[in-house]
Amino acid sequence: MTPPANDETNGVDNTISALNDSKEYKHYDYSMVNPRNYDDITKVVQSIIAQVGEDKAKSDIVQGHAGKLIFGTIHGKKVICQAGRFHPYEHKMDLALCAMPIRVMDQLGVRTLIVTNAAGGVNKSFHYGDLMLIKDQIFLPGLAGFSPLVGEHDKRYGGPRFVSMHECFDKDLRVLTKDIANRMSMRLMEGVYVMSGGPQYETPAEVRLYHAVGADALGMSTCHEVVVAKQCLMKVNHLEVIDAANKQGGKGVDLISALVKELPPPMSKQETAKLWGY
Ligand SMILES: O=P(O)(O)O[C@@H]1C[C@H](O)[C@@H](CO)O1
Ligand SMILES: Nc1nc2[nH]cnc2c(=O)[nH]1
Repeated sequence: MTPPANDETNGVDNTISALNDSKEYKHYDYSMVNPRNYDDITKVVQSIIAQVGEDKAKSDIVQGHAGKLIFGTIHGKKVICQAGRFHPYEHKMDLALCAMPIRVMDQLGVRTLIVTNAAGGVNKSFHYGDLMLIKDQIFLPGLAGFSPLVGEHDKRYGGPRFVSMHECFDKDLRVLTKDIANRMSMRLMEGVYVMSGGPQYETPAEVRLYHAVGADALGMSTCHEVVVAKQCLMKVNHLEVIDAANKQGGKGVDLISALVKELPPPMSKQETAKLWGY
């Protein structure tokens, strides 16, 4: 995938019209953003229907991030996997552009999104390589005006202008994930993720600041994707690996695979809109 040179609206339109030529790309219910461990993704996806985008070898912007959309099935469920993501620090802090793949997934029918990332630990009880389920987020660039929703509200994509970020990580999916991790005897932490703009890492004083405001892990991605998913009325579940993506990737994908197997049927937009009081 290469981010389009034009704005995010044209990017969505162009991508959808390119994909619409083929029935293979239609009607997906679930989606997974899994930036690293491309090989792990391809192990989890049991049948690959199609792939679009650049080869892993051609993606040199952030190490380990491929640039592909993979269309396939996991335990019989049709899933789009985004292997690699656009980080705001790579794209002049254009957060709408970086979240554009979520709008593409929305247009292809996706109703449940599983997001993963790698992050640094802030919570002192976390160990290198732990998995954390995100229960809430602190979107620092968003608080400073770098939101993917600034600018014109494009009604073609539906969803509210003012998006509620309460319960942005679906409670039922979190309960299910914890239950599955428990059954698999996996250590799974839960906490709050804070996103900075990066790409510099934090000073010790900044880590203390994040700790003081209740963060458990920190990174440079994801929050803008979650905001757009919420506007698209998707249910979101989010797992991250504390600073050891390669070491623990296998464990994470085992959990994701088991989760996808047990995911409840997706809710329609109308149902989530009603549930969330829109
Ligand atoms: O896409 P993610 O958030 O997993 O990428 C990680 C976090 C930073 O963006 C970058 C530096 O560690 O990699
Ligand atoms: N901001 C930030 N992002 C990360 N991604 C992986 N580790 C880190 C970290 O320590 N800080």
